[in-house]
Amino acid sequence: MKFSANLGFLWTDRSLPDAIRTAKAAGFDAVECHWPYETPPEQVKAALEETGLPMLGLNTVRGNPGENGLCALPGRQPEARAAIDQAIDYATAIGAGAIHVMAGFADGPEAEAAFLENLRYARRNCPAGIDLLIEPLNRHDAPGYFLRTTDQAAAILKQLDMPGIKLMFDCYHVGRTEGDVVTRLKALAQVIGHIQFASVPSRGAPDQGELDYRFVFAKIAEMGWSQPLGAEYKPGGATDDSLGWLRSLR
Ligand SMILES: O=C(O)[C@H](O)C(=O)CO
Ligand SMILES: [Mg+2]
Repeated sequence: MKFSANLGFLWTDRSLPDAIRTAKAAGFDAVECHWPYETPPEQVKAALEETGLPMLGLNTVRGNPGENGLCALPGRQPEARAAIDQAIDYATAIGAGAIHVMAGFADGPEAEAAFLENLRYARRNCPAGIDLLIEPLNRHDAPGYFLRTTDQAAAILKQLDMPGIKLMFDCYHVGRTEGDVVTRLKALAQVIGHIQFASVPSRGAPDQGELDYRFVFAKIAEMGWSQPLGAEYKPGGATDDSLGWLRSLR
């Protein structure tokens, strides 16, 4: 298996370029991040070129304090589009593979209409080589978030029916509230753009908790999935001390 270090959670004590170099030294095959916007893109690009690691993805901004994305918020289209434009510019500048279009706290038909419209806008304006991702978040960590389940996400992707808009399947979120992680991975394989993981329920390293990631990773490999899996967990201390799972799988 190949693994991507999510630098939104791993090595957060370092600058983004240093975290990229550290991820390379630790044996990761790729990196991904959340909100890189305070780091000049040239510095990120230089670290990616130096290490040879691909940057798999980044997120649209969350919005005002307390918000968690703008793209499903009725009446906020100008800000949502600005967030999408910013993400496209940054992703293009560093050669990132995908943009996670964050929906935000909202509910109901107007929110769904706003999300669909903003996703169509994003797809129209995003270069073909950059995927757009939507990700359901579990209700314990993100109560009130618009996108809550993989079924809801799959229905939205079906309505859009646009290549290049895909599901971010985070095994942690699915494990927290939906269950049937492997069954859902298999059922949704055709629409998945990226897979992430963390222990359930604590969101720590994957060698703990109620979900057996040795089993899950083996099933993902059986699916023929060859892209790096995103280690998006909270190390609960020094990241270097949390990497026993990676060493044991190498
Ligand atoms: O929290 C997550 O799982 C995400 O992947 C994210 O991008 C930030 O919410
Ligand atoms: Mg995630």
